Amino acid sequence: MLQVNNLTFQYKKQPILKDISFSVKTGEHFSIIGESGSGKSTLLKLLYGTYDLNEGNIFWKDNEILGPKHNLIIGPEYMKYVAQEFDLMPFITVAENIGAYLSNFYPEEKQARTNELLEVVELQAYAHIKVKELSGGQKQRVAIARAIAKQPEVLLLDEPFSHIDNFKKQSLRRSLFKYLKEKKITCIVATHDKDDVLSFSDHMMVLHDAKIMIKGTPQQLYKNPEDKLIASFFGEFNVINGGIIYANQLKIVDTSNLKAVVKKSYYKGYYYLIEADLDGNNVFFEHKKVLKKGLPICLSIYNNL
Ligand SMILES: Nc1ncnc2c1ncn2[C@@H]1O[C@H](COP(=O)(O)OP(=O)(O)OP(=O)(O)O)[C@@H](O)[C@H]1O
Repeated sequence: MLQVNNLTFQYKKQPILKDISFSVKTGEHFSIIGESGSGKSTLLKLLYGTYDLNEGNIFWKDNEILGPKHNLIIGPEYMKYVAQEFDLMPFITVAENIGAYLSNFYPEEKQARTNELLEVVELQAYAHIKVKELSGGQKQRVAIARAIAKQPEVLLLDEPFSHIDNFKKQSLRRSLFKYLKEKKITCIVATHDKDDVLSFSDHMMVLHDAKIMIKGTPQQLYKNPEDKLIASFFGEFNVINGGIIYANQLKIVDTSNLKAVVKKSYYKGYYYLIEADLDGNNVFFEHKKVLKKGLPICLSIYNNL
């Protein structure tokens, strides 16, 4: 288990993280979300031992993770960290980068392991291409494969698919997270993307104002978003009579007290997102068809979560 106790950290005068405590069980998938600048990357770096804490401590099992004051080499050997700026060797091939930390004593095993990793990140076709010739998204996939090559106990991922296009992202995400679960690799992901969290995370937490705003399972936080910040992570929402209502919870009905006027319809593929005026405020809801600007409608709230 990873255990973080009362962690406090500041780069300069302003505390970036205050009194942070949480734990992650072995083999669990844990997500850290929060606005840009809320300290997600800083927290991952602290878990990796990149900086010394101002207060608190971090343990993996019985080992305390200590910062550079106590270690010449940053990063415990059982842990790997894939930063937003992936640090690869540009002049050697994809396969050589992935195999860089694998032993040369067993060339056949090294080759088999490299092939397995190329498959996980779907880069078989690029095995013999030099990294400097790759796109940003391809480099990100090489960095992930290299991090899991020696099978760490803990993997820290910072925005792991941020450079990867939508075509590849869905299948890569499934492939990587399935692999990590199968191998029982504890995985901590900092992300802005709800798709990294909803189907894959066992637990998640939200950072805000240097503190943990809330922790829970994705289902708990989705079904009961206690704050607009949490709801906005999951999708389009409205505040009606003080309550947070997702756009897919509002439906048109024949008659109701929520009388609105359509302002605009946004095509979203299998539905339209309709913007309407409700008592001078904009509300958004999902609807199958495009609606004409100026159309008076009645809305009702459905608890379909
Ligand atoms: N090396 C550094 N020195 C000083 N301040 C820093 C340093 N790195 C980050 N910060 C500051 O710490 C705060 C948290 O940054 P961090 O990168 O951890 O946020 P984040 O939540 O990961 O953001 P994003 O989602 O944009 O990646 C920011 O205000 C940032 O300016």
